[in-house]
Amino acid sequence: MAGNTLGSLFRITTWGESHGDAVGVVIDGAPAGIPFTEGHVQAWLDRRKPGGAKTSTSRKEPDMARILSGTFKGKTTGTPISIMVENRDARSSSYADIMDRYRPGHGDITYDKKYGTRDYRGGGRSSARETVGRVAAAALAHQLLKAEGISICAATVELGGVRAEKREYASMTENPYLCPDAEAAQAMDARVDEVRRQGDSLGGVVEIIADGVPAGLGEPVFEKLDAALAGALMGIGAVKGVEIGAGFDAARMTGSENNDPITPDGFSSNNAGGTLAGISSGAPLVMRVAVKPIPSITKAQATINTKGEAVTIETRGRHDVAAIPRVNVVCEAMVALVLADHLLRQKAVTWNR
Ligand SMILES: Cc1cc2nc3c(=O)[nH]c(=O)nc-3n(C[C@H](O)[C@H](O)[C@H](O)COP(=O)(O)O)c2cc1C
Ligand SMILES: C=C(O[C@@H]1CC(C(=O)O)=C[C@@H](OP(=O)(O)O)[C@H]1O)C(=O)O
Repeated sequence: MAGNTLGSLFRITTWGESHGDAVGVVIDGAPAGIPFTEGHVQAWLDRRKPGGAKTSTSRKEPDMARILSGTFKGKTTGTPISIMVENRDARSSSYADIMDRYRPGHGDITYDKKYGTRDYRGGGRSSARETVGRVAAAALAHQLLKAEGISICAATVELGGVRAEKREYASMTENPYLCPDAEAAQAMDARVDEVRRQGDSLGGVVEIIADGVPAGLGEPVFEKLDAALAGALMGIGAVKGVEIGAGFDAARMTGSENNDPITPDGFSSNNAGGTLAGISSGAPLVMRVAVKPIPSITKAQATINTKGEAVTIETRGRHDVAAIPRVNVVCEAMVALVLADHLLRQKAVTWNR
């Protein structure tokens, strides 16, 4: 698969740069007859768009989705679906400082090394603006999954070193950080204020749970479900680690502690996080991602310019203080895209059952 494409049967290609005319996605391989309108897309894009949360960039993008092809009378037709979202508030002039110097922690230096050229107006395609296309495509993946009784939810379980001890999911949407622990959310808020004043940024941990996933999704060897999920989640900018189930804690357990007992009523624990041998077990899929602090900060940092000379940089432009909570819906999108693809693959395996 080429670098801008994800999936095998449910396949998406995202396109566009942060400061180009528009960003978007082409979805190929979606079955016909799935209810899918701009309203479906908009509901997901509104959760991702900048400008809402306190941690968010002040770039004001309306993020209005236009479906250009592949639907008729509110349903998919089985033909390629193209979705476009215009960039309306790029303000490229404030990015002159990164034209010839590299931001530590961002992709400026590696894009230059790989391509020998770079769209320095914002992060170009390395900007999380590109995730508009992923979230728009995932709106359709979620439609497919919903029809099969699968739902996905991403919660903030750590931000700036403040950990959520509780998992009160009903309270999650009552705070700006999508944290299932109201007390922890307050401490997160204070931490965000403090770090923003310092011209710095924060990272955290997002936990994603997919409920209702049937047993049997995933391939036996190379595209194991856990590998596909980890790859898709790691493919989000700023994600530096992925855990499935007990994850790194499993390394510290004995076999008898880690094995999930199998009973006539199902598994009595879920250290495996819903996959065994790369195939879903029917237990909820549980994943956690480590999200690094936003690289573009106004605090002065040492770097080099395009001539290789040592310089300092105080990054201007409009940036998030933390990718959380906007990254949460992107995590849900990546999981939805992988599951929709594997669901279609599994229908091929079970066609005469
Ligand atoms: C939702 C989201 C928002 C982000 N916002 C910014 C931002 O405003 N400024 C920035 O420099 N990086 C931001 N990032 C992180 C960069 O996109 C990312 O660090 C960069 O592409 C380099 O990739 P890497 O961190 O995976 O190595 C954001 C990431 C996500 C997922
Ligand atoms: C605009 C969005 O977020 C952007 C994500 C981002 C980055 O480097 O990831 C950098 C900033 O934008 P720019 O590309 O203009 O530097 C953020 O504002 C968005 O998500 O829609």
